[in-house]
Amino acid sequence: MGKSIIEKIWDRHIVYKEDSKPDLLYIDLHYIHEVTSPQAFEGLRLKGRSVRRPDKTFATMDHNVPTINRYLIHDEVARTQLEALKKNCDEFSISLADLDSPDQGIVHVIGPELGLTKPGMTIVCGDSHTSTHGAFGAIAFGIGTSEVEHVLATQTLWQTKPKTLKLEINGSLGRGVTAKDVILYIISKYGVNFGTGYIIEYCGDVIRNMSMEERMTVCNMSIEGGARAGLVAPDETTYSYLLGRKYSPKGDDFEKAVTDWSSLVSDDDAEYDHCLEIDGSDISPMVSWGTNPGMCSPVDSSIPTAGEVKTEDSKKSLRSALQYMGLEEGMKITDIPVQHVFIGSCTNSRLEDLRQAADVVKGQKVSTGVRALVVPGSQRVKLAAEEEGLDKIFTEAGFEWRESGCSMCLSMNPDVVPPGEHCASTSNRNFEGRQGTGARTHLVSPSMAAAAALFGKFVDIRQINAAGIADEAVK
Ligand SMILES: CC(C)[C@H](C(=O)O)[C@@H](O)C(=O)O
Ligand code: SF4
Repeated sequence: MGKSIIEKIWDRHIVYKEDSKPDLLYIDLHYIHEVTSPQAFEGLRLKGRSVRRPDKTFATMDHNVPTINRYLIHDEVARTQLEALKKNCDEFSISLADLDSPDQGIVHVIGPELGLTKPGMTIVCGDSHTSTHGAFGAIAFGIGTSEVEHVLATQTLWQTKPKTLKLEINGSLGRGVTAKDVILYIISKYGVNFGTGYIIEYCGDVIRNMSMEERMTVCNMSIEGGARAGLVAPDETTYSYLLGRKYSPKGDDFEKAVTDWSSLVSDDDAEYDHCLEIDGSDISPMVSWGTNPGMCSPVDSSIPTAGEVKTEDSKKSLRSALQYMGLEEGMKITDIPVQHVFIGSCTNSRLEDLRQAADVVKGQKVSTGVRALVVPGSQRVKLAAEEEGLDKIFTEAGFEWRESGCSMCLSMNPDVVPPGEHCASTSNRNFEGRQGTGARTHLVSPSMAAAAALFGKFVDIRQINAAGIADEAVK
């Protein structure tokens, strides 16, 4: 029997194995940020230990960083965490992309962009969206703070081998349907727990035709479907993305690496513990209306009614979600008002995402009463966007153009949504209070968020594209 890429990478990294116990895995790359690392370093100090491989550890500042006046950090917890990260990186000789660095940005944006993330690796970070790096054909997953300490000290981790899930997306996507809609559709169809205990391998024509940015968007939200990791086997798209990046292998070494990476692709006769298949043409632009990422529907449909959902539990969670969101059963998605728009986060803040949003916004104006933010995922994305004039397109339309960071994705920095107000957000979580106390988050793609900014409500992006600007019917 052949092996899947998941098993191939896993088997290569086993340092120690015993029957019916977790495996001890070697970790190739450890990303750290200010929120989940301070206690881990404290633990090392208390035990008199050092960092085993500072050269395989890379740090950035992202969650707590203000996106304007970024050196003025009023919040004491935020300031302390950022200062601790700086001190820890200095003391343990770890590379840090701090606020002065051109490499700074959201950990899951900068790692790939710098060529640190590579196929075949095991990658961890004290952050659940580490699954993003799976887009490169790596096993990448989030870990807790005590595990961060273990990896810092030993460069290894005890892990139970997960089951494998093959998720094939065949056919092609309709106009206006993006990678974000693909993953929101998957989670709404199979639920927020379908991936529990599995590593997902995403495959099929739709995935093969995606850019690296799009694959990252899909893998990023694997965790929202319950899986700790999701990956895409590497191919020419992966290799050409990596060629010439700061930490990519150079010259002959790159060619050698490609030969090795290509050998990791799943064998034709690989067996999986579970397989799912969907058709790309069934997917529409999606909007979340509830308080978990599975609670979303096509933009041209309505919020479900209690009568339409099956179990008593799901009726209960529907009602409680709608109460929090201030919405009604059966309401049309396009009738949901929007007061805030956030284009950013590790799901959708790369150059391609900003281009998509700018395409919609160009020459238009943000609707009165809407506050709209664009927050590039990294300083490099910001610079590249500015070089092609995207910042002008956004600011002329009335968007605010910010410095990189996690920003409004979660309320750990000054960018928050006020209670009771609705935000069209390109981020990945719509939990209660996520963007601020009482804030009402709607997860969407960058182009759908941009369109919502122009109309002060959700509109079907397909109607906007068709006419160049909006169809009359949309208004
Ligand atoms: C703060 C951090 C630990 C957290 C995570 O693990 O994902 C954050 O990034 C998030 O998106 O909720
Ligand atoms: S952008 Fe959001 S999801 Fe991503 S790491 Fe930051 S807080 Fe977490």
